[in-house]
Amino acid sequence: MVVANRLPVDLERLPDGTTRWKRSPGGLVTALEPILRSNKGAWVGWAGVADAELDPVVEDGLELYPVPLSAGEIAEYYEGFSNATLWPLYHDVIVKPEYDRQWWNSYVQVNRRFAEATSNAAAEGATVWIQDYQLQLVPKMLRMLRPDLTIGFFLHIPFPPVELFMQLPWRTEIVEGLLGADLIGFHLPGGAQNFLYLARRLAGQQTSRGTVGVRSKLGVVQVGFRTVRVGAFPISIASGVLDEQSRRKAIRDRAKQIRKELGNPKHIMLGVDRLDYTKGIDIRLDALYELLQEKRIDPEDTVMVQLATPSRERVESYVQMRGSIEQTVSRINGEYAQVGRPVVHYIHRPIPRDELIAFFVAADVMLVTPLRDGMNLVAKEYVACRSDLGGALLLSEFTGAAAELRQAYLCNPHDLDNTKDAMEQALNQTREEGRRRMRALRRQVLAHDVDRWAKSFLEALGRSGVAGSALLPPTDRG
Ligand SMILES: Nc1nc2c(ncn2[C@@H]2O[C@H](COP(=O)(O)OP(=O)(O)O)[C@@H](O)[C@H]2O)c(=O)[nH]1
Ligand SMILES: O=P(O)(O)OC[C@H]1O[C@H](O[C@H]2O[C@H](CO)[C@@H](O)[C@H](O)[C@H]2O)[C@H](O)[C@@H](O)[C@@H]1O
Repeated sequence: MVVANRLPVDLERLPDGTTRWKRSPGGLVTALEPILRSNKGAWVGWAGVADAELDPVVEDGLELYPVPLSAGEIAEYYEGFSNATLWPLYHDVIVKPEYDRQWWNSYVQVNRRFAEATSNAAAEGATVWIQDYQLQLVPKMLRMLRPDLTIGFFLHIPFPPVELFMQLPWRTEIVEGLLGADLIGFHLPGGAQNFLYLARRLAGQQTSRGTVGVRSKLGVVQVGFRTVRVGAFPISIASGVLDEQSRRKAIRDRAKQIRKELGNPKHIMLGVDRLDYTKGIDIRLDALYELLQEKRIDPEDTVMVQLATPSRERVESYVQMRGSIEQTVSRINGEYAQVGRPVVHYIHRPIPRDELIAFFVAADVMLVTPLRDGMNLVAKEYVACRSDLGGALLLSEFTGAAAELRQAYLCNPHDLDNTKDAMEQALNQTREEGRRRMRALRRQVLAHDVDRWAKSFLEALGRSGVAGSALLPPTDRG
């Protein structure tokens, strides 16, 4: 059973009063949905709209257990504590986190509701996999309600450096909440190590001190008679499926048509993101603008397409960022576009999956420039779609994906000159260089798919659960 803030589908209320389910945004859903569908699992989560008291429903073979949120809880728990406190704090305080006691109270209340809903739905001895920063108190709450369950937790965003985490007024409660799980997973070993340090310092627990590996060498925290394991499990995508989809004739034809609709330019650069300040959309636009000014990019033969899915639109920092990005797009087009031939094509709405795949196939350079990102599945999706070995990936060092995709054109998005140089290199790579890099990237992405991620986590959880607990070796006692 998966427990996540969002169900994999959002309930949409249509103007005629009827409702329908539509896919919800973000990489968490992209990764987990195919796994749960193939394993006939159940999913506990919010339906994406206020005050929807819904009965459990089976949607396309997947059992959904909706958890209701009121309009006030959406403002305080989701937009407030989750996305204006934890999200910026865990993403290196790119914007200043707000610490609000009422938001915290709402976070506790909603976490309790998720724990109760899960406790009611889970079978005796079930395995429950709790997801992400919105639900960090659920592991402890659920364990108190249902000691028979095996409980895993996975964090999809970065776990911050200790100095930043220590800002949080409720830091001890969060660490203790997570320690209710049998296994706590992070994308990278660094996040796991940060957490182990905090478990010692804030919760006063004995922990292992050795280095945590990738899918190996798990850390351990001794919580009374229970052993909690802590590890790094980099998430991925259904790369084989995407590889197959991107080879289809209809997708190839649509990719050609996209190139034609864009005026058959020499270079197409592509960005695909939720409109989020962590994604560095402003940075890639600034890099493009300066390269145009310096005549290192010719507006006659280069276009950029930015697909930006609307996200968290009522959170103030998102409102501001949207305004500033749209201003930069206008400035670039104002100075460099011709009538009927913009340099930047900007779309602020989600596009269908097949259309997105065709864009991946059509793009010469994929722009992934976050200031900080837990993983970034878009980078892996682009690679999975390039069986032709064409294209180049510009990838920020500050994404989880950069730890695995070493053959990308890596850049430091905090360093504009470095980002410009990497963008220019990616645009001007030779065919042989591009093929060499893409071959290596594809080897990584096709071998490490989302099934392998889920399997490695769930196998480790199976060893850690109610049956798998063991005391720490004496050498690891703090
Ligand atoms: N169908 C569709 N998927 C999108 C669109 N924009 C982004 N996505 C998907 O949303 C996911 C984003 O995941 P990720 O890069 O990890 O970033 P996240 O948004 O922070 O979770 C990827 O699977 C993208 O393909 C869109 O316009 N349409
Ligand atoms: O639910 P929303 O508030 O609309 O946000 C969408 C999701 O965004 C985040 O995704 C993260 O998970 C990806 C998969 O592990 C990862 O690649 C990416 O780096 C993360 O940003 C968020 O963590 C999810 O909870 C949201 O559902």
